[in-house]
This record gives sequence, C-alpha cells and structure tokens, in this order.
Amino acid sequence: MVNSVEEEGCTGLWQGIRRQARSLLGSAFEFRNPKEVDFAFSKCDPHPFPHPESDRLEHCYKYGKGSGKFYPVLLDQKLGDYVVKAKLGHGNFASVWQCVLDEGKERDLPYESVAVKVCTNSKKDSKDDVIEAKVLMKLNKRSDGKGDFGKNHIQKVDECFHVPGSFGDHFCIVGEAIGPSLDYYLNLTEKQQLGHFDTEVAKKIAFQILSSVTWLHNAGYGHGDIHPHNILMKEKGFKAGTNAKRPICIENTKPEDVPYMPPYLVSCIDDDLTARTPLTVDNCDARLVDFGQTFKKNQPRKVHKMTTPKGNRSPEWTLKNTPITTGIDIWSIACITYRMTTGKHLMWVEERYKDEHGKLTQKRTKADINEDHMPMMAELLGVPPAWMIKKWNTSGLPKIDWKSIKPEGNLHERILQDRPAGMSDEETALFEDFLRQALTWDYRYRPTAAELIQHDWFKSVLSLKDELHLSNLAKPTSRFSRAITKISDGLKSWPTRLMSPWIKKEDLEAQPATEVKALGPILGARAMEI
Ligand SMILES: Nc1ncnc2c1ncn2[C@@H]1O[C@H](COP(=O)(O)OP(=O)(O)OP(=O)(O)O)[C@@H](O)[C@H]1O
Repeated sequence: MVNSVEEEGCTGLWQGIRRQARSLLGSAFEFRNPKEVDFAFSKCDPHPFPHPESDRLEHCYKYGKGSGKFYPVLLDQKLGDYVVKAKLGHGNFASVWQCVLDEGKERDLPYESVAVKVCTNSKKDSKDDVIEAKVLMKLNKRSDGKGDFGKNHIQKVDECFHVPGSFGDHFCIVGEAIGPSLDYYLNLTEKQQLGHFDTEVAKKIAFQILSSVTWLHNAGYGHGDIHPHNILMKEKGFKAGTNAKRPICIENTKPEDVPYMPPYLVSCIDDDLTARTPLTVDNCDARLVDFGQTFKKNQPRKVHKMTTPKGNRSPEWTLKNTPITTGIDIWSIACITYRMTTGKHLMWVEERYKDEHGKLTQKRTKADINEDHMPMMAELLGVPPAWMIKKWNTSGLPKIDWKSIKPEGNLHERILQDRPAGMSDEETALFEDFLRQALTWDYRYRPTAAELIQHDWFKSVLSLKDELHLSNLAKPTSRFSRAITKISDGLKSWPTRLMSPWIKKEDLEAQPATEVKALGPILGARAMEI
C-alpha cells in the first residue's frame, strides 16, 4: 500500500477561507442562469442544504465536519501517485475520479485509464471499503483453472492508499476507469424516447452480468448490491464527464462546515445525456463494480447498510429473520433485465414521500416501503410458500386475502403489456420463463447463477466460446467430487443453518408443488436435495 498524498484538501480554517475566496471568484467567472436551478434529489439523502445546481451532483452535506463525509477532491490535484482529471461519479460512500499517473511515477497498469475511488471517512464505512479492496484484489488474482468464464466482467483493482482528511483518513482504491453506467444508458434511452434496449443487447448484458456473478459465487462471494449504477459499460478511449465546476453555495451549507467545503463540485458524465455510440451486441461489455457490500457466500449477509434500490430487493430482504444469501443477486439481475428489455420497472417502490406539488421530500420508513413492496411482489408472482406467508404475518406486513391472489400472479399479463413491439410469442415465453425462475419466492429454490445462465433465452446471443464455457458448467461432475462438494457445502452452510432454525422442513414441503415443477428438472432435483 502506498501512503503518500500531496493534496489540496481542506485541512484547516485558513485553507477553508482560501477556498471560499476562490469559490467566489469561480462564481464570478462561471455565472449560471438561476432559472435553470432546480432542487431535486440525487442518490444521496435529502438534506436541508442541497446543492441547487443539479440533481446529479452530490449534496453539499456530503462534505464538511464529522464522519461519513467525502474527501474534497479538486480537478488537477494529486491523489497518491495520481493526478485527478475528471469526475466519474459518486455514490453514498465514495466519489470516483478519472486520473493519470503523475509524472515520474511508474506502474505497470494493464489498462489505459485509471479510476480512483475516494471513500468516505467513517470508521464503519472504511472497514467496508478495506474489505471491498481486499476482496477485489483477491478475486483479481484468483483463477478457477477452467478458463475463468465471467471473470473479465468483474472490475479490476490494483492498489490502495490513504489520503489524510480533516476528520480522518479516506481510503482510496485504484482500478480501471471503465465507462458510463448502465443507469446512464437507461436514462439516455428514456431521453431519446427509444423506450427500451434492443432485446438482444439486453440479453447480452444480462448474460454478461450473470457470467460475472457465476464466477463470483463460485469464488465464494455474493455481491449484495447489484443495480444499474453498479454495472458499468466498458468504453474504449473512455473520456469522463463534462467536468463543469459548480461553485458551492455557501448559504446552502452549515456555517460550521464552511471551512471544510471544496470550492466547487464537479459534474460528471451522468450530467451529459448526449448521444454516445449506441450499445450493440458486438460492442457491449458490462463490468460489475462496487463490492462495498460483498459478503461470504456461506455466511448470511448482515443487513446493516443497504443501498440497493428497494424495487430490486428480494422478499427475504423484507421478511424478518430470513437469511440473505447469494440469491439476492439473482433477484436483482432479473429486475434489471426486465427494465432493460421493456424499459419499465418490474417493481417500482417510491422511496420518498411527495409533497402536494409532487416534489420528493423525506425518506419513507422501511416499514412503510415494505407495505407497498411485498403486496406488489404477491400480485406479480402469486402466492408464496407457506413458511413465507407465516413470516409475512409476523413481519408486520399488510394482511392479504391470499384467496384473491392468482396463484401464478399476473407476471404473464405484465409482460404482454410491456414487451417490446415485435417480440415474438416464442421469445416472450422464454423471457417469462427466465424471469419466473430468477424470481422464485423461496431463496433456496431460486436457481444459482450457473444454472440460470444456461437458460434457453440466452441462446441467440451466445458465441462459440460462451457455448463451450456453458457446456463445461453443465458437465456432470464425478460422484466423488459431488460427494466432496456435498460434505463441504454441508459444513459451510452451518452459519446459515444456525441463523435460520425457524425455517422448518415441513414449511418447505408445504409450498405449492407448482412452484417447484415450474423450475424444471435441474431445480426440481435441487429442491429434492434440500
Ligand atoms: N471504475 C470506474 N469507472 C468508471 N466509473 C466508475 C468507476 N467506479 C465507479 N464509477 C462511477 O462512480 C459511481 C459511484 O461509484 P460506487 O458505486 O463505487 O460508489 P459507492 O459510494 O460505493 O456507491 P453505493 O452508494 O452504490 O454504495 C458509479 O455509479 C459509477 O458511475
């Protein structure tokens, strides 16, 4: 780990004052029409002092005094051995910057452009960031010895270092600068009024993500936060963002935070929804990023900091005391695939209240959101297994008259309504079957990524190489290795079992037989094993 930094960050009152002076000068040069100003909410929480310039910039409150704050990065400053050239984006726990290697420094980096993720300074967050970096480095070095199918769709990380901030260190992770996010392309498609991705492109991206998750799960990890912001589309010669400097409005910040504010925020590619080279089956190359919530496959996931959009969360996330396993990744992929293919959200849960003018206000409570989300799932997917209904009742969810719910739900009707014009009935049936499998209520019957990726819906986008890899995945293993896997899975699953004594075998058997049958022979066999 490299531990040096020459930075322009906020380290004291004097620098704060200098910064404010620069900010005022900056404002004078970068006058913006106040009519364009709109208060809207970005990915971060709303705050009494939002930045008034753009809904895609981070909020001012992400900077300032205290913990859990961003490091104030400026263009052309040094971060470790790197120089900042453009902003790539931000999330709840980091801002990410496109950088070049500083003059005189040497690295043998296997890619043309570097991304430095500068994490927030909270101790708890930084523990997660260190885990993220460690896991990614470990994964980058790992090989399954069978061609590593899917590994190249996982982000590459090469180095970490710390930058000292005013309120503690900020952990930095150096990796490849990849390209715009899937969310960017979804927004672009919406803006261009195209409605949805070309079905073959959607299929290819879903296939690539599933292949990365197959590799990840086989390596023993779950991702835990798959959503369109965390899927990046590799672009050759990628040049990030508009890099517009948006001066911070001091009146929108808390007085005690002022000395620690950067003079400006930097807009990024998300602000620039202008035409890019369209995604095609030949050029689309997805990468899974942000391993901040990754977890070990055989240890139930802790639910302490989840930022995945609520509509993409699986039912076990909502039901009380239900283990969170790698099955959550499969569910999220299904939701994203639906959105890419149809242009519509499969399940959309409003995360904030709206005021009388339709403007989003404060965050809704978890219980409040669940009240919408779970009935939505029931309407779409039909009646859940008996043990889940029991849990439903004890999780404080709204009572449902299960007799009024169609056993298989109205997913079929939804697909018919939302499918792209020209999608044949045969293709629709395959798409529906893929979704039904991926959206299996019970996480233990949900197919694994390695099973789901073999679904016939993907057939039309497979290359010869993909087919070869898939045939390797499908190969029956020897009796000996099956026995070893069974023993080791049994041992490894003890933590999960200890966490879920309340799921009884009888409850499992009580689930509707149709659900198991619908999953086909592989899954039926798996269900029998359980
Ligand atoms: N390697 C990269 N190349 C290009 N852009 C990137 C890269 N890494 C991150 N980004 C951009 O920065 C954004 C934020 O990064 P990231 O999701 O890692 O931050 P985070 O704070 O951990 O997010 P979250 O709130 O989802 O946990 C991404 O949505 C993406 O747009």
